[in-house]
Amino acid sequence: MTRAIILGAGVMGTSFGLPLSDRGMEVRLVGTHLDRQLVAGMKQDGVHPRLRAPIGERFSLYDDTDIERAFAEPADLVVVGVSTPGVSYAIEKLSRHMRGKPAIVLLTKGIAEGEGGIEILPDTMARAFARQGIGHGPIGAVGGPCIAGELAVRRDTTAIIGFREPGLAATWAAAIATPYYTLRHTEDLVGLEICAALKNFYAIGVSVPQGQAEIRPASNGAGLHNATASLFNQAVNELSAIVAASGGNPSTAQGLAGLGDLHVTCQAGRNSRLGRLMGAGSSYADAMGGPLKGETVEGTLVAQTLAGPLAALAAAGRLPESAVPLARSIIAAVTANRPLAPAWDRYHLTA
Ligand SMILES: NC(=O)C1=CN([C@@H]2O[C@H](COP(=O)(O)OP(=O)(O)OC[C@H]3O[C@@H](n4cnc5c(N)ncnc54)[C@H](OP(=O)(O)O)[C@@H]3O)[C@@H](O)[C@H]2O)C=CC1
Ligand SMILES: O=C(CO)COP(=O)(O)O
Repeated sequence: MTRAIILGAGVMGTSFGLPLSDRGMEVRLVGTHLDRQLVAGMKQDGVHPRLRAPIGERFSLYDDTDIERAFAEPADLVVVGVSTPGVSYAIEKLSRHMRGKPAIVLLTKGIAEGEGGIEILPDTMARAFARQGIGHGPIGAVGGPCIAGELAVRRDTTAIIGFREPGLAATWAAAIATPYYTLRHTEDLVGLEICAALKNFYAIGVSVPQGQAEIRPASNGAGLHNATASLFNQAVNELSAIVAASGGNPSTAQGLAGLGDLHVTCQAGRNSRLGRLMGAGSSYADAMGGPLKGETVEGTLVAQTLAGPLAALAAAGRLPESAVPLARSIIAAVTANRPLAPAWDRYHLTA
């Protein structure tokens, strides 16, 4: 039987275990030091306290004090389910406990600053392993639209898995897919990962008109859906340009990894709640310290990381800063706590 170990018992790590379990894999779900209550709750009644949904039949549960036991036998697949701030924790734990050379997939949606541009998290992990002389298997990722609470109750979902190694993404897509969880596959890991992280960031900007509509009601009840659609298109164009400048395939941004995931996040994600609050006049600091306190809103971490890579891409002549006005206004709003308002005159210079 295939064995999968999932590190991180948050909502997405746990939900991803469901198709694995339904496909007959043994699933070892390992909580981080921050997940102890979640693991204790699941041990008590088999229900994830935040998902309010039962875990899979073939799950066994471990908290961080038990991690040695979870990794005692080699796995075929290791899944990283922590959010961006937990990536260094995951690297440290895998460096110490991983046996053999299992395939690793990151669910985590984030980026790091690399030399000359964006570094995708699979490369951050590979670099950390290499620095320590640790041999490892292929490192890939899953991106695309997936609200964890929907997957947790087996609602139809199509996501996308990527590995650079030819054929490997297709193999794992076939091994994981169930009737309710379909996986497309790609070898464009760079495009997939940039889309996964940056759609969170762009969802903040695209959701601004929804907040503006709340505080500026029109006499006839009209919303600001037209403006939202324009910003959505701008976000996808910028995403394509950043992917291309980073060596990925721009068409990845036009698919599920880019516009598909942006749509879901704008409809139901945590990042769009920040955009709506900022559109309604809240500053970044007030929104994060108030209604969103304690929430995982990773687009803000992208905003804090992206200025350097964009400047490097511009300096290398690969992407002029004028090509990404929406990105620049989101970065300014988050890092300098400035109001976030669309600058229409600077958008749509290209189709
Ligand atoms: N690939 C996909 O299909 C999807 C991926 N995602 C991504 O999955 C990741 C997890 O998201 P989600 O499950 O929704 O978020 P949660 O907040 O539910 O879970 C985050 C996990 O990371 C842990 N964590 C956070 N900070 C640290 C830290 N400093 N050290 C160690 N562990 C830490 C959390 O602990 P704690 O218990 O404190 O939260 C928890 O285990 C995100 O990057 C998200 O963007 C989301 C949707 C779909
Ligand atoms: O990544 C997601 C859906 O694919 C979830 O988005 P949020 O992190 O904004 O909730």
